[in-house]
Amino acid sequence: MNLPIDFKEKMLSLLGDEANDFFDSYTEKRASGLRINTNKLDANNWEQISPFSIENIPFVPTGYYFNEKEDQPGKHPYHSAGLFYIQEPSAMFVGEQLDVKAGDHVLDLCAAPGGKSTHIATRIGENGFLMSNEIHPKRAKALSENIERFGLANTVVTNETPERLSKLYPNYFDKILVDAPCSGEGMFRKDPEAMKYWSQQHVEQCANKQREILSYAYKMLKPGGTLVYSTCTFSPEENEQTIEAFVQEFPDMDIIPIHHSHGIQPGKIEWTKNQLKDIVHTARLWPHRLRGEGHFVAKLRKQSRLEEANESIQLQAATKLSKVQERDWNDFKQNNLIHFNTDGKAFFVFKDQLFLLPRQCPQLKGVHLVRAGLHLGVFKKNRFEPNHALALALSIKQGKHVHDLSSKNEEWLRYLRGETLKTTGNHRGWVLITIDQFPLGWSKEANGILKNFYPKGLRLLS
Ligand SMILES: C[S@@+](CC[C@H](N)C(=O)[O-])C[C@H]1O[C@@H](n2cnc3c(N)ncnc32)[C@H](O)[C@@H]1O
Repeated sequence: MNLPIDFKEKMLSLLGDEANDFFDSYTEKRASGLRINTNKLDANNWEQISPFSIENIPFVPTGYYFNEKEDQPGKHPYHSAGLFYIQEPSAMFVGEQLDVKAGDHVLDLCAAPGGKSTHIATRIGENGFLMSNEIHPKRAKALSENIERFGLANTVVTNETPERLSKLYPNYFDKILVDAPCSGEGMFRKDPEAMKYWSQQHVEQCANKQREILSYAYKMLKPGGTLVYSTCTFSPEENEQTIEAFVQEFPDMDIIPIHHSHGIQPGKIEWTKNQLKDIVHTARLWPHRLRGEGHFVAKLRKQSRLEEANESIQLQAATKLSKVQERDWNDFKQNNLIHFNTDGKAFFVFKDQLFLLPRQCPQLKGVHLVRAGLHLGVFKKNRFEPNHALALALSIKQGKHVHDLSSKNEEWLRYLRGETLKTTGNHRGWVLITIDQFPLGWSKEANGILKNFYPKGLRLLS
């Protein structure tokens, strides 16, 4: 691999004796990983049913290496059913560090395509709230699709600038992740095109942008709250020095120790401008020291103050359904769902689309929304049609009428291609299609035929 010359020289001067091992890692095979969706299954279940040859990732309990030459997990129906997310192994370490717990209010500020959001959202439970934000509209759409695929009901997807959000949610979030845009030096092996954009000037531009984003994140973090900052690049300017500048600007931010094991290294004091000692608490994942492309991770806490967290942000008010809407939704629910609990959650109607907001969802007025929680479906004339997102958020036990496909039988391929299926049943109406008991989408049965409602944009072409 022809690394940019200036990059090579810079890494040589930074790494000294270690530089050759670092350069050699670019000639080795890249490690591929997947992380399971713990809302759908646990590690034991997964290890029993995994159709791929997998190996545990030592620094992520729910992460596995797979062999790209042998398996293509992205083409398996378990992927379409949201059982796992294909994610670069060292990137998985980031989600682990935010220490989210059930009920937390979390902001993922730079979230697309959703690797870390899908990780965090499965940890905060039914009562937690995740705002998954992406500044670029196209990337926000891809993010929203991954949130849907994972069946997440506690997440709102937004398309905003950090600056605008900081005005709306001061001192609000318990946890914030800034997985910052960066010069991507850890992406060279996966995407050699990324090397074309590398220059020292670009590194410095990224560092400036990161500092700006962090200052907005600071405004939104509750006193006592935790912030995790990460990049997939190696330059000290975007890592140690960005954190150094951040704690200098905001002295009430303390760097919290990250546990270094399995080849994970501390951040380097000598790479800061003023020998910041606490930088050793940050983490560096190097491609020549573990099986992953590389990351930098820092964890910080905002000191508690007498001034309490912002209590003035109200909860998002529910949209009151019209009599007809209420009737159509309730008819659908009664005829098709079992134990689908909406207690304590608010409906949100946008045009004719019905969403179920996460519990404790803050006021969303003025925010550009891409997904207002769980998309339940659409009101049509005198009936309610369920959305694909609802199917993926259910368990098989919640479907009244179910048609289970087997991953051993290629009927699933026909379903994902959008073809009709046959059934011996005599039901008329909505049927939840599952794959080995995991929901995959909707179909509508009439006269022994299952009409396909798998979304057109997701269908397999061959
Ligand atoms: C490293 S990627 C995020 C990856 C994501 N967290 C994941 O795990 O899938 C950084 C993201 O920051 C977004 N971004 C770029 N400029 C930004 C800005 N000025 N403010 C906030 N986000 C920005 C990019 O569009 C990109 O999606």
